[in-house]
Amino acid sequence: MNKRKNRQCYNVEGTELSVQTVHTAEEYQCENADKEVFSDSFGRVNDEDRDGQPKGGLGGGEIEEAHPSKKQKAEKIEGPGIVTDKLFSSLQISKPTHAAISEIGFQNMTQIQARSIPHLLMGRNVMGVARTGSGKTLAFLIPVVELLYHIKFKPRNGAGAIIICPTRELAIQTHGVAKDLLKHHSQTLGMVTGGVSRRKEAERLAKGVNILVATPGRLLNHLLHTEWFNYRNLKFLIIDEVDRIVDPNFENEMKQILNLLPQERQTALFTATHSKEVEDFVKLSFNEPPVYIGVDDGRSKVTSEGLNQGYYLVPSRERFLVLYTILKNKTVLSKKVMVFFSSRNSVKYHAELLKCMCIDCCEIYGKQEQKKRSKTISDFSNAKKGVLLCTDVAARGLHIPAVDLIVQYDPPKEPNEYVHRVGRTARGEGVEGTALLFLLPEEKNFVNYLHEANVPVIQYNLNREVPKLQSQLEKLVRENDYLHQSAKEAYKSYIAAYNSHTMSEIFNIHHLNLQGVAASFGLRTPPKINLKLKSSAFKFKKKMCIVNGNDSSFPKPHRRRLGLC
Ligand SMILES: Nc1ncnc2c1ncn2[C@@H]1O[C@H](COP(=O)(O)OP(=O)(O)OP(=O)(O)O)[C@@H](O)[C@H]1O
Repeated sequence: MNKRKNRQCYNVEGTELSVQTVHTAEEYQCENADKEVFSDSFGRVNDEDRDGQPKGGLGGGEIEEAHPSKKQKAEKIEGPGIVTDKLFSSLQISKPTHAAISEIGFQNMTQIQARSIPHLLMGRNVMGVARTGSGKTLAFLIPVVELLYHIKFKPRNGAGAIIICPTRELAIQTHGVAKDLLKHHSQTLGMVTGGVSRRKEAERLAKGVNILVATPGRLLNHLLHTEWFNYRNLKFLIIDEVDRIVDPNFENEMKQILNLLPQERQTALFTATHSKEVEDFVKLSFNEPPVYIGVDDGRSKVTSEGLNQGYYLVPSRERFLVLYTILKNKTVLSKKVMVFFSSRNSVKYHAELLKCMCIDCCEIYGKQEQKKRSKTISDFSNAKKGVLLCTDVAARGLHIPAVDLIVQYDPPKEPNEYVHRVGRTARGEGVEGTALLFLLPEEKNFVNYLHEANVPVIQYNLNREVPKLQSQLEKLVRENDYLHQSAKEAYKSYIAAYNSHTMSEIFNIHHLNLQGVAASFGLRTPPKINLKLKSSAFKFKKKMCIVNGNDSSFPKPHRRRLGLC
């Protein structure tokens, strides 16, 4: 894009950004800026697939290795796609299940389905790893439904299968797929998640739920306290998104759950991303090593084929204005976009702010009322376009149809989290999507970690000037008490999240320009914040206090930049 166009686009200084006086959307919009093709409108520097390595390497064999250390060479299926030439009709499964699959509309199995269902039907324990959006849900649900059908499970037998999901939204979605699959079966289905009446769930469990979809905390609660919950006959345990379930937040609950459930059962674990923690969990969960199915092992990238991924290097003070520019892009206005933030306060604030700036959006975060959360996901799923601001509560497993663009405005906790976030787009065979990652220039090293994790992300250049709207942004925030308070809370949460980032060697709070960060929240001065700094600077400060007996020896620039003293 030429310079002249840029100047035309953003010559909007003096425009008031406020609820009442905000101008029409088009007044902030570049007249000519948005004529590029969608996939090229993010300033891709290099369009070529950077991995350049041979594609494929996706096994399609019937027989899998019993353990990663004993991998056998699996039969190859041509191409890097996820759908195989194997038909569901070739599976030895019951008529009611066949009928349900036909009604859902699927004929060919995906890789993970073709490779794991036969083992699961034979009663084997399975550890399945396959990229996001590759059909893992049916891969475990079909064997679950079949098993309970064949052993003629009745409501009075209680829970025959439990499926553990890390988030309520994922549980709701899995429950929905199970419902479709059970359409011609008599087995009962139920769900227990946080955020809804525990008593109603308990009544339902007492009546007999054969297939139970659950989040860990609420499941444990029922296992411990719901008298008539019969889980003694459990035959099958599935843990979906196991790499999230091994998170320390779930550790205690999961240990108790695994201790309470009958040990004589079939177990299957599924995930899109592998980690050392998952391997340790596998060792703990199985006496015998499970059949390991790594659909993408040997593949040169872990993300979907149809995904275009780029990162922008944006200084703190320009971050919001760049986001605003992207969301106001004419092409993007007609797309379905998810924007990830590191905290719920940031989601809430940016939702308010964007609405004030005439960008319609919805929001989802962990502590939101469950009804609102579910409605937001359902509305956004049914929408043709729109913007959803979210925390990582929406990063995993959610299948929201036809999401075009993922923006990671705040950095993910680690490369695996990146993979899950971008996995909300380009789901399924031949589906395309775009993912944009915002990084501060000093965070650029994170890209090396992504490359190491086989994520082919390339640098995009901002192909336009950042609009000169900072003073209007600050005025808008200053003059609206609610927004101002919300901006301060969001700022503090951003700093707190940054300070506790797991990759603190890259996301180092002492490298942050707090003035710039504050500016990105529309604040002229950084609010004071009281953090327990875990970094070397804090240790240094402490040491100096001991040596000198007071705080004053702590280098002044640090004191000022951190706004601590
Ligand atoms: N055999 C199939 N043929 C065509 N589409 C399928 C098939 N199996 C599943 N799908 C569809 O693919 C999409 C993704 O499936 P699913 O949500 O199970 O993916 P996933 O592997 O669990 O993803 P994630 O890792 O993000 O949780 C869904 O819309 C699902 O209906």
